[in-house]
Amino acid sequence: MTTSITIRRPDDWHLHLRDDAMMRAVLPETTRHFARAIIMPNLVPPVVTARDAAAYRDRILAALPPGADFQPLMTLYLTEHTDPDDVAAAFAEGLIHAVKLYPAGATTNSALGVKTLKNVYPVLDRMVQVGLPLCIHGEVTTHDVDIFDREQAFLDRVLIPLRADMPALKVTLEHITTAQGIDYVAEADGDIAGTITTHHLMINRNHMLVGGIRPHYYCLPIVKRASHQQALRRAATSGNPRFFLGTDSAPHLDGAKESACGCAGVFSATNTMSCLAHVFEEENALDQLEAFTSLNGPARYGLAPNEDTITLEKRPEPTAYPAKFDTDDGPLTLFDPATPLHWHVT
Ligand SMILES: NC(=O)N[C@@H](CC(=O)O)C(=O)O
Ligand SMILES: [Zn+2]
Ligand SMILES: [Zn+2]
Repeated sequence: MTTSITIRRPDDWHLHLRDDAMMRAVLPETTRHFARAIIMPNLVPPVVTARDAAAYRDRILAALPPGADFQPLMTLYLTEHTDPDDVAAAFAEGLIHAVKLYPAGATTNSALGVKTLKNVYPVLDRMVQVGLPLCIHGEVTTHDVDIFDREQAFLDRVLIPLRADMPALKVTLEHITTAQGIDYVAEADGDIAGTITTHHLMINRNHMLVGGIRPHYYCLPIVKRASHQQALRRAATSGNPRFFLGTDSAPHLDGAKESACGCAGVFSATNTMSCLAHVFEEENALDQLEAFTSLNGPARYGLAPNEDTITLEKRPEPTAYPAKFDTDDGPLTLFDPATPLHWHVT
């Protein structure tokens, strides 16, 4: 039985660091294990221009724990006023690694996102020319579509037509939650990849809703039924280079989560690697963990994998991650994997 594995140091291809007190609290939780992360731009106000991204990157670098070896990979929040020249220049100088499409109203801080996709075609055309990837929160927002069907509807109504118009656009479908999303990314022609979160591999909607409603499992896209969770697990552990880790670690203060109208987002940076080793062992696929966390993502973004390594060890005693963290603004709850974890990062 394997009791220890060493893999190249992982990267996180979808991460929310927020700003100020929250950023100071969560940044060490990521830099402890991860070398790089694609930084989500959905601040208030969002990171829209190259100038915004440079300033945010500098705030992140200034908040790094002493001695941390971590590179934030910045993104821009696409709006209907985004300037194609600004985007292209930011990419050319190495400042940004992706542009993020939030359909307006789809998720946390997406109000300034895109309402009419055709209005951003000039930006997307330029992204095709320079080879800049588009990361997508793939859900429709129309009220006629049930929240559990919004990802699938997005494929049919938005993503497939968009990619027919722009077959050369590099697309990352973020935080895939359905079998339909997995099948699409696995089978579609052209330059497409998908990220999968830690929590969507570990929980399904029963965990969120049976025996009481658990607001800390509420995120978007919402967790689906167990058959979708199984499809995500098969994809993540398959070794298919189109799938890789984007934790979508998305911290919100407890007060905002444990509320009559709670925020969407799961904070999982701290225990993600223990969770993933647990999942991959359950799927008899520990040999595919490195591809998912450390190889497929860099290959997709045209970067070299990290040279250094981390080691995970399976021990009889479970891990003892803190249930909560203190920020200067209040407590923050860590993702509860709903099962003891025995894989320790050494
Ligand atoms: N995933 C979430 O539920 N929330 C994210 C936004 C997002 O990634 O959609 C957040 O910023 O809190
Ligand atoms: Zn999202
Ligand atoms: Zn996210």
